[in-house]
Amino acid sequence: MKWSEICIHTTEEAIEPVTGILYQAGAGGVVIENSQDLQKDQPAGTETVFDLDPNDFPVDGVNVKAYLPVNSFLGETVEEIKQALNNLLLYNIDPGENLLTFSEHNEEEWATAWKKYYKPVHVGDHFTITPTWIDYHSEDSKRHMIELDPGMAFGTGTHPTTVLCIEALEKYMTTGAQVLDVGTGTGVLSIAAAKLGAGSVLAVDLDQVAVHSSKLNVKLNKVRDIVSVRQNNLADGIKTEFDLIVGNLLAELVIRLVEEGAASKLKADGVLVVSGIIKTKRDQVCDVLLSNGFHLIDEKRSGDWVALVARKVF
Ligand SMILES: C[S@@+](CC[C@H](N)C(=O)[O-])C[C@H]1O[C@@H](n2cnc3c(N)ncnc32)[C@H](O)[C@@H]1O
Repeated sequence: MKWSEICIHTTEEAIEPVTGILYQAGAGGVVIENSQDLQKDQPAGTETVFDLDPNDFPVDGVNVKAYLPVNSFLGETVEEIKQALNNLLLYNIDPGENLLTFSEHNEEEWATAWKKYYKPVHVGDHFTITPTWIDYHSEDSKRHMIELDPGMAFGTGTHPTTVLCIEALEKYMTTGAQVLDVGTGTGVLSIAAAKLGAGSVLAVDLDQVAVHSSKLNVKLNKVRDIVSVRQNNLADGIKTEFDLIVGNLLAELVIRLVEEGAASKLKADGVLVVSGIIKTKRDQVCDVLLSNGFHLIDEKRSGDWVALVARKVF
């Protein structure tokens, strides 16, 4: 397996949570380069500190370096790390500048290295997802083809959290439905909803890179008449009532979405599909759903990930 190096420049205070985030993202090892190590008195019986080369250390703060497996999830893993780093502020941890860089020597190669691990895949009962750079023709005419160029946005369609959402869309979305896709990434779920017969889909994402990527993919998959894309923070300011809302977000963001009134953005009997919930946070998300106008109708799992399907109580 190949590994790539990612470097996060942060503060002493944030070393532990940042290290935890990187291990949770699948890091095979973490290296900490702390500028203060260069100034510390040499501990008795050791010589290593003064042997350290100052050029290997940041001028200030801490570099946390990790090695991640190069696979088709690499772009998505980086997105997850970025989100988790941003969330540190919510816990009053000062992450410093939180600058994320890739190995200096192979940044270009790194950014696209995962591409060769990303192949056409069957997802759910109705889809084949294929990267744009592979000329793939499915033998199975019953499957819709989704062509994607994820770039650095999240959503190759093969990540377990995405697959759980696609399966839920297949089961719970009705023909002609009005759908809201919160945190659209590459637009994969919006495109899937359109191909399953949605009447209209609004795809939103906070990240401009994702908005750009999803617009391209929506066009590429010829669903521009059904899917519209825009930059938005969760469902803030959206007044329409939908038949179905799907959000493949982290648990913390799912909780915010629900507490900030997801139920009021659904029609009577409307369905909410939320994914990206790590299993240890499943109960917390369920409690928030139940106390904010939903009852649980289904639950799907893949590895450590959970997706919940809830219906609006009316
Ligand atoms: C886990 S990815 C899901 C991508 C895609 N929907 C999928 O299922 O593969 C989560 C997405 O949520 C977006 N996001 C994070 N915070 C957000 C917010 N506050 N409002 C809207 N989108 C957000 C991220 O930029 C990212 O594209």
